[in-house]
Amino acid sequence: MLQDSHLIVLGLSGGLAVVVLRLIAQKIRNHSLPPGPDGLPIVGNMFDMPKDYEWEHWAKHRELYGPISTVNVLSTRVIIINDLQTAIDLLETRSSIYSNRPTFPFAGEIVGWNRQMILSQYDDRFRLMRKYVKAYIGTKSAIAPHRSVQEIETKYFLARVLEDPSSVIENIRRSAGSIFLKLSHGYAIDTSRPDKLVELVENASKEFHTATLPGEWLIDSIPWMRYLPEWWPGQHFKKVGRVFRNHNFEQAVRPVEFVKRQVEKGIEVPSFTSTMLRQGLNDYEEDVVQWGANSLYGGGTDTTTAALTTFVLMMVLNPEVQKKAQEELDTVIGHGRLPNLDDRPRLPYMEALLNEVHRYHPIGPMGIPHCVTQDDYYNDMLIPKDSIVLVNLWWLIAHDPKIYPDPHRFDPGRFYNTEKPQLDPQSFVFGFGRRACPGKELANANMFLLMSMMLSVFDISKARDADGVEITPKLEFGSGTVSHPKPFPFNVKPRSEDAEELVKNIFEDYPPPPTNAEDL
Ligand code: HEM
Repeated sequence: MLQDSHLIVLGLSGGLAVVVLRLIAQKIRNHSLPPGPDGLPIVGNMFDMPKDYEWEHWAKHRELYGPISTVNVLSTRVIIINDLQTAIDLLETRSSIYSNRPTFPFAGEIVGWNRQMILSQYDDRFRLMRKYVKAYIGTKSAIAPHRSVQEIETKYFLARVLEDPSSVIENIRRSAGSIFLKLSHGYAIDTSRPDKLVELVENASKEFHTATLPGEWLIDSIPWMRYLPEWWPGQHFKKVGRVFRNHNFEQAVRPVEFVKRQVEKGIEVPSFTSTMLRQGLNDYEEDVVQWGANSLYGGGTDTTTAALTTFVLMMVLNPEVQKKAQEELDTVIGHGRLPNLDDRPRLPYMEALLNEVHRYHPIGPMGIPHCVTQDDYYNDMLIPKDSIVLVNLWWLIAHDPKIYPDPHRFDPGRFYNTEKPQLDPQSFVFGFGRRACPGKELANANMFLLMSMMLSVFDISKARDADGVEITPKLEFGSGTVSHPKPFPFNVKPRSEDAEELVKNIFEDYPPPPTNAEDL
């Protein structure tokens, strides 16, 4: 009979052997992973993960490890791509296995954002949602019927800016929100006071950002924590999660209930939701439509606002570019009317300007993480199943000097009137493969309209301090999934009396419909 002490020694040795064998196996496996920094035992590179300006942090990986690198956080592998061709080879060419999203235990499962398209797993429900949404906004012909909404809302934007030139950025957001809620639910926002639905969706979207902050929620690193009782230390996330979840569901459910009532009465303004409901849907399809509709506002408003705010900042800092764009508008459109979407093919410099705004500061600098669904090999390196894949759009594609010479110079000439235009930024700023942005055409049309209408009638310039000295804004952008310019001073004024004349009667000529806020 072995004594207890022998048993303990044997047990410990056995346990140790298993741990050592596992570490050796992991080491062998690690050898074929893309290169990366050494990590600590168990937690890996957890403490090296950036909290902000991720793109600058990950850009250093290109110098240290090359176009593709790896870090480990606990048992999760994160693959960082710092090169366009690698991104295309994996996320485009092999998109059948690179189109999942990470699960985000807190934001996705607890708060319920995995029901919305952006965090959905790559499954049948997601594919159906994407099919519905793509059919409504995914192509040039699909968005053609939406142009009257886009044009009229952009005209209202001009009229509001004329009334209060200090409200440009606020009104960019309002105009984007109005367009997307019209298209998603046929809902007219209240412009005389804070609108209930806008408040609901804006609040939910702020909570989305909090819920997806890297390293903020312990449960994202230790998912089994959710099974511990609520009185256990570190369970605060459950209480916050319940509040966020209620807000998330309320912003998705209430506008659909509104549309249902409108459809029953036969008084709805046609929208994505009403068009789908009128087809007669089962409960499953209705749920898909509800969250698909929510993706339009959620996916479109903040992104478009960030890109158009970047445009305004670039106009302040690059008056010669603004002048050239205005010369084109004056030559092609003249002074007697505002530009519209039919004018787009005849305004190539404006088109180049749109592209340069996208390139100069891709507003989703790290895109949205993808996830690979099976082990894959690339240039003899293993990309293990379930790895999170991040593409550094900002630093090493948009600012790769090999692709864009002198990348920190804002210059639409890269894409204008040249035999050798530089790489079209549209090919990467909207993401890759089967998860690429479904709102690309709509976003471009919105941006083109606002940029060309605004430059037709307004000059955007530097603000002046109390002594009359011009203030040059700093070129500073915020961090996060969607990156906005930090607040900056500037001036907007009508270019001429003719220009003012074109804008001042917009509300009388096109009276806005009554708001639906009371019917929500
Ligand atoms: C300047 C404007 C915009 C930019 C730069 C942009 C960029 C992006 C990027 C980089 C992604 C992630 C793609 C990937 O995972 O590979 C994305 C996803 C998405 N975008 Fe946009 N976007 C813009 C506007 C819009 C608009 C106007 C809408 C809708 C009206 C929209 C709806 C979505 C949705 C629903 C997703 C998730 C797609 C999925 O997970 O399959 N976006 N966008």
